[in-house]
Amino acid sequence: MTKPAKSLDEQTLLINEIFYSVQGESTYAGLPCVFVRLRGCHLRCAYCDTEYAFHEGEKQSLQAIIDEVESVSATNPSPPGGGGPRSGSEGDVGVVMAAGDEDQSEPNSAPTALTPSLSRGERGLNQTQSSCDLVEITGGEPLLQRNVHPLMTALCDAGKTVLIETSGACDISVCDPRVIRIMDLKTPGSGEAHRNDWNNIAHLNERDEVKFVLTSRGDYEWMVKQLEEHRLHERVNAVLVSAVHKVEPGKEIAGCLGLSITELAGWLLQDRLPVRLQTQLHKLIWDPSARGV
Ligand SMILES: Nc1nc2[nH]cc(C(=O)O)c2c(=O)[nH]1
Ligand code: SF4
Ligand SMILES: [Mg+2]
Repeated sequence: MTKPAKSLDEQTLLINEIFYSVQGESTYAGLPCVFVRLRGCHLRCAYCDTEYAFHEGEKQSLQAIIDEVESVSATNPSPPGGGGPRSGSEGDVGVVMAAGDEDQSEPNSAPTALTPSLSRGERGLNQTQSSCDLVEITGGEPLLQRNVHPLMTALCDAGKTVLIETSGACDISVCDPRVIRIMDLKTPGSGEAHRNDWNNIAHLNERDEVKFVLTSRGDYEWMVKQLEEHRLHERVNAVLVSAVHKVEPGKEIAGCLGLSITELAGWLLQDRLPVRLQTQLHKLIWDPSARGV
């Protein structure tokens, strides 16, 4: 006799953080997005910026996660404050909130230069949507926990556009077909290239995206070889390329000096590669070490 399927209340995941922010990467960059960061990763990339997700995080039921995904954007329409502006910036995000202006729902408050005159519903193009319809599942490595699959299916069923950010070291073929997979191919400079699951290439489709994070010219040449060999740009929506932030000699992380984005841009222009150069937008907006943004 087969066991009855477990309910969303009975199934759990180890969650590091859930937050609402501006999507900083991929072709969805710039859009409002809810992030669900899962705990744990079996890789140790030289440049990892989310080591805090390796061991920090609590168990949550899938239903509690879905409820939080619904509530973080609905109850927090203002930009995330946790990180504060990027240090050294003026914090000039264009909209200034005066003290006491936090509650924009008050119907009789007279609009001033500092208070938007339209309500959130009036501003939104989708006026029936009170929460955000773009959700990214990230980590860590989110595919390490098998209950990520019923979570993604439930989010798709609820009408969300679901992105998953994965290292490329786990099988992506088992994801709900509605999920858009943003898959890293780990370069030699990451120290984890031997973990790439090359069977994943055959499962990529025209909605997915492939990402290369480059640490050096050697990584760049390795990427060109993979593009040629696997015709990646013909398989997916976009091939994304970014440079690990360059540091001064002596400040290397695990021997990784990083790569100048200016230098990388020059190579891409020279070689006319069919790839999309990326920065991490959220690290330009907020402090690069801030969490929850
Ligand atoms: N704003 C924002 N955008 C992101 N895109 C991918 C992220 C990740 O950590 O996987 C990320 C993140 O941590 N924050
Ligand atoms: S796969 Fe991602 S989370 Fe894991 S070590 Fe590499 S960069 Fe960090
Ligand atoms: Mg990140």
